[in-house]
Amino acid sequence: MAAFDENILEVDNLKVHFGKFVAVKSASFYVRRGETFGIVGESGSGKSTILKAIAGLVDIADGRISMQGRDLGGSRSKSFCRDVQLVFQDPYSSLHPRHTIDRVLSEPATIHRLADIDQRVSGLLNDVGLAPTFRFRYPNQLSGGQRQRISIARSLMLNPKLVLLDEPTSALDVSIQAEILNLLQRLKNERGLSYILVSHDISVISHMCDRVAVMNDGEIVDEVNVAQLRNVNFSSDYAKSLVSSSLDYERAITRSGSEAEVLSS
Ligand SMILES: Nc1ncnc2c1ncn2[C@@H]1O[C@H](COP(=O)(O)OP(=O)(O)OP(=O)(O)O)[C@@H](O)[C@H]1O
Repeated sequence: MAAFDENILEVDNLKVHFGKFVAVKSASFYVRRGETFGIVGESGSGKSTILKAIAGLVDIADGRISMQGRDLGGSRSKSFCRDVQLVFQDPYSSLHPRHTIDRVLSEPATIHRLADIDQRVSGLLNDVGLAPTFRFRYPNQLSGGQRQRISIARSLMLNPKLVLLDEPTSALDVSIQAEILNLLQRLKNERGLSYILVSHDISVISHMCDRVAVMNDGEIVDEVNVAQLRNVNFSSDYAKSLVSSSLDYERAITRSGSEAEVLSS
């Protein structure tokens, strides 16, 4: 596990409203440099809204977000856009269908006037395990897993410090999910990244995260480390029942899978 020496991000009493609807009632947490902080919860509990608030894609009604000790306020600076990147759930809709992979990857570098764009594009393709020839393909010529590799490569073009991962594997086949999670883990170690990983999948969270916040109905109701998560050691009854029912479900699936194998052998 990485050595954590300071907080890269702090979120203090965050509230987000959409008109009269309160999507995030109260969220406070910090992310240490080099760690993966998970946010888990049922659909609609406000997980993605927290990531969007950090990225400046939705206004906040109250609270404070600070990055490397600096209050972000209402707008996001150019350096924030370099330091913090977002990877979305659906690699089908997040890549422009009429842009080649070369253009998809070059664009952030062009906007931020980086030098050596050619080398950066080929280096990133290599880093995410894709051949140089992918550069001249279009997104519809790629599989879901390959598209998500491109989304990840694009998020790394500006050498960010913190990557916000919004359900990065839930649109993918189960067989591909582990490959993408392992890729994310390797890139994090190689580049000293910090992640916030949003997922409704307890096994993904437990595989990837150092600490985890559990959300229910717009609020963080519990926060634990990964050992406590695996031992279902929570202070709130809600988190306990969410995680234990999910683990029971996984065990039932595993059991029925192995029973099916026995029956078919
Ligand atoms: N732009 C918006 N306008 C109005 N309501 C919104 C908007 N974005 C999200 N919401 C609502 O806010 C609540 C939280 O949404 P959010 O996407 O953060 O949930 P989530 O926990 O990420 O769920 P999921 O896993 O299904 O994406 C939901 O009830 C959603 O319908």
